[in-house]
Amino acid sequence: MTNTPEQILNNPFLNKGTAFTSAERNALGLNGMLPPAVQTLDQQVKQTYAQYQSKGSDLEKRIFLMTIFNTNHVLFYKLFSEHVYEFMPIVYDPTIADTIENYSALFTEPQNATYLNIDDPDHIEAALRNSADGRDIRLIVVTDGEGILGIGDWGTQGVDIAVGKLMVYTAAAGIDPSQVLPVVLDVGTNNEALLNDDLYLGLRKKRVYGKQYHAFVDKFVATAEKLFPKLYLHFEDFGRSNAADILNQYKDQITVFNDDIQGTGIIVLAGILGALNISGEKMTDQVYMSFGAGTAGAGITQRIYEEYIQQGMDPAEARKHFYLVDKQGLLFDDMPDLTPEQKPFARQRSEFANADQLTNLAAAVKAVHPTILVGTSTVPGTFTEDIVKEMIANTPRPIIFPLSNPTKLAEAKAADLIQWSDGKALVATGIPAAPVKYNGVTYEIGQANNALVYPGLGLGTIASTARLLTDGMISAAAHSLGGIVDGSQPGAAVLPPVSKLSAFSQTVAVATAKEAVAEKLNQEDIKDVEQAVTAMKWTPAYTTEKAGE
Ligand SMILES: NC(=O)c1ccc[n+]([C@@H]2O[C@H](COP(=O)([O-])OP(=O)(O)OC[C@H]3O[C@@H](n4cnc5c(N)ncnc54)[C@H](O)[C@@H]3O)[C@@H](O)[C@H]2O)c1
Ligand SMILES: O=C(O)C[C@H](O)C(=O)O
Ligand SMILES: [Mn+2]
Repeated sequence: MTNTPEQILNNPFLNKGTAFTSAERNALGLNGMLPPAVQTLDQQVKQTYAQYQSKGSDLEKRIFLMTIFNTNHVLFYKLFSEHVYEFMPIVYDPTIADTIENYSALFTEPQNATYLNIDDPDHIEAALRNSADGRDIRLIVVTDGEGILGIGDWGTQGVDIAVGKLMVYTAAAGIDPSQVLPVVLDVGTNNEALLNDDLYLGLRKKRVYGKQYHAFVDKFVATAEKLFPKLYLHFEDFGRSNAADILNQYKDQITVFNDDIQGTGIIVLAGILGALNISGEKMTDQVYMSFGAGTAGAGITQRIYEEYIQQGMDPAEARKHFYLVDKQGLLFDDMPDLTPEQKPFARQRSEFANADQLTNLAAAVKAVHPTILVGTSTVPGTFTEDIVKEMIANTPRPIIFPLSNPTKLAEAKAADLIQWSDGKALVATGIPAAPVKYNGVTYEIGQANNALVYPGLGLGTIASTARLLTDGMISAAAHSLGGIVDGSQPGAAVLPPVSKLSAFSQTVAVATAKEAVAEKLNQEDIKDVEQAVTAMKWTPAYTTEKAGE
């Protein structure tokens, strides 16, 4: 079907704006619909970047970039790929949190997302078909908006996390933007502010749980799999009571990925391996404490635990190295409200003379002497100077990762951790952190955000046509990030820098795809894994074929 000139200019997949050549303008009926000058993509990028720089706040910058995205995908991704380091905190976390909280008020455009509604399950198929519009969808990021970053339940407004994560997939790993779909499952919200907000664009009802919720998720998954048989299905920011259950339900059947559980597990394992490369210590000598043992906290713990087993430790012995701290304090096996993911790591009270007093992080750190402390609690400022000093007293190079997002929720600031530990702590944060100058050394701070791995993991899984995403592939992805940073340099980061995101996404993709093929998970014949990964990659450039239809 041929598009009208109006449709071409209004379709971000087709539109080239001022870059339409005069031949194209003639052929497509665009004469007189654009200013006479014909620009190159590079000129457009330069001009757009100058406009971007004139914006005052990060939120204005993001809104501006989204208008470019809504107008012209090639231009948006070319611009993004040239400024990955600068744009990541604008397009993605932390600025994305502001657009999620203000989504309804700021709404101008649905950004190619699919909005599914629990009161209308019969239209799931039509909705997915309408938004795919005949495109070959290979990747969906879906959220139900219940556990957005650490800011909680944002109902339909959570759709922006799906949109943002997909943008990072394309910018970092070259996933073709015409093969992706952001989806929000609107099952209501318990956010009173939204329910009372006249502008709220989602379903105005309490969040649905239980049988009806699971039936809705099942129907969505079955329909998406039917319509898009080569799908990689990424779940993002589901609530603590559903996230792990959904992953466990599907992970042995179809290619599914939970970013908060698995993606975060990979990046934290990679960060710990990087830190141990710097300190020269052994993984299996570490004592691990998770502060906040929810979706991410328990997911990371499981991944690190599996690494101990992989390194040859007996499971019962390995478990003794792990301690979870949540709202109740140190988690004990007699507590009535443990989640299934917490239970295997809960301790016995008889291990401690003062077990009943271990009701907060400071007391737990004092009693346990962890060498690794990872924060996924959503409670800011909880990694205090006293706690850091306590760790330093018991281990020479403590590994301390405050990972709660966005910025306002981080358990500590990188600069404080470096200072309180006299430069000894090996630090990574969830959001980007500037290098810290202390006592003549510049400490680079790694970003332990799943965005450093999920694009490569997805690319590798899709390119290898793997029918499942296995623990082996996940482990291979985590290990592939080693060796990029020179750990012998003073102040070296524990993870590779975001500025090299595209390069190491390729590394992660190849490692993941190789493992998939080694495990015989590929559904199509793959002769050369690297070539298969490279062939899958989309680069932002104008093509003549795209212009017409
Ligand atoms: N850096 C990353 O890549 C990354 C990835 C995933 C999640 N996160 C961050 O981790 C945080 C948690 O995310 P989640 O998906 O696991 O959420 P979640 O709701 O599943 O888990 C949060 C946990 O923290 C616990 N908690 C709340 N208050 C506490 C307190 N005062 N003391 C101790 N524990 C407390 C909760 O009971 C819950 O178990 C968020 O801020 C999120 O942004 C970061
Ligand atoms: O979205 C992020 O920045 C990371 C992570 O998935 C989170 O939920 O915080
Ligand atoms: Mn998340």
